[in-house]
Amino acid sequence: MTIEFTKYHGLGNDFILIDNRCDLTPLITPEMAIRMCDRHFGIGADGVIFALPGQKGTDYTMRIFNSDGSEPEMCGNGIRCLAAFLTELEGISRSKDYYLIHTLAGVIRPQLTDDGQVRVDMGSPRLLAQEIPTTLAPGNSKVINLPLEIGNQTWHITCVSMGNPHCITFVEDVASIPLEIIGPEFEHHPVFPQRTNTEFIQVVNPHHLKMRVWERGAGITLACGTGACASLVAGVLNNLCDRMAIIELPGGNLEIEWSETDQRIYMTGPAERVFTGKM
Ligand SMILES: N[C@@H](CCC[C@H](N)C(=O)O)C(=O)O
Repeated sequence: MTIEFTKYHGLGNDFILIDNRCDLTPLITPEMAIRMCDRHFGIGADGVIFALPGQKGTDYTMRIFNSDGSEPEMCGNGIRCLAAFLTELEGISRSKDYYLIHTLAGVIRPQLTDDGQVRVDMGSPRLLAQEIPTTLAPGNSKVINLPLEIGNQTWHITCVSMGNPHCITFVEDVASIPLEIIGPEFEHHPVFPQRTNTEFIQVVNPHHLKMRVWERGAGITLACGTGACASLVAGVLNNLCDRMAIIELPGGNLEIEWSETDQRIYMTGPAERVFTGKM
C-alpha cells in the first residue's frame, strides 16, 4: 500500500498529515503511526493527523495518533496545521477562510488570518477534577495549586482540560527542570487515570509566560497548543497573568487569549508546510 502524506509543523511540533477525506476510518493503524513517527527508522514526527469527512454539520473531522500510537482528544498545533493542509487540498475552490472541525473534544474553529497565521477558537476550558480527569480532588471541585508528591519533591499543580488533560506547575526557572526524568512520572502518576500532559511555566511578566512541556504519548516537544491554552488559564486562576499573553515555547511564540466576553480560548500561531512524500 502506498500512502501519500504532507509533513507540517506548528512551532516545531511536527505532524504527518494524511488526506483521509474518502472515509471516516483512518487509512493507517496506530502501529503504523508509531513506525512513521520514528525519527530514526521512519519519517519522524510527534504525531499523525487525518483529515476525515465532516460529521454533525462540520466541514471535516480531525483524528490524531500520538507518536506512541495513543489517540488524544485534541491537538492545538495540529489543528492549525490541519487548517493549512485543508487549504492546500481545496485549492482555489475554497469558499471560506475558516473551518468547523469535529474532534473528540467537540467542534473547533480554525480561521486563516491575512498575515498567514491561523487563529483558533479552542472552546472553553474545563476545570472540574472529573473533567480532567484526576482523582487528586473530589470530582466536582477544581484543582488549583494543590500539592502533589513527585520525585521526592512537592509540586503545586493546577489542572485544566482543553478536551485533553493538562497539569500545570509554576516554577522559578523552566530551564532547570529535568523534563526527561520527571515528565514521565507526572504522565503516569496514578492520580491521572488517562495520563496527562505536563507544563512547567515561568512567569516573565503578566503578559509573557515561558513554557516547557512533557506531552502524553509524545514526550518532550518543542511546543504544545492545548498546553499553552491550559497554562494561560492556570496563570489566570492563580492570579499570575492577564487573560491575554504571549506563551514562549522552545519552538517559538503563541498568542493566547481567554475571552472575558464568551469565556472561550483563542490561540493564534503559525502552521508551516515542510515537505510531501509517499510511503
Ligand atoms: N501537541 C499537541 C497536543 C497533542 C496531544 C497530546 N500529546 C495528548 O495526548 O493530549 C498540541 O499542540 O495541543
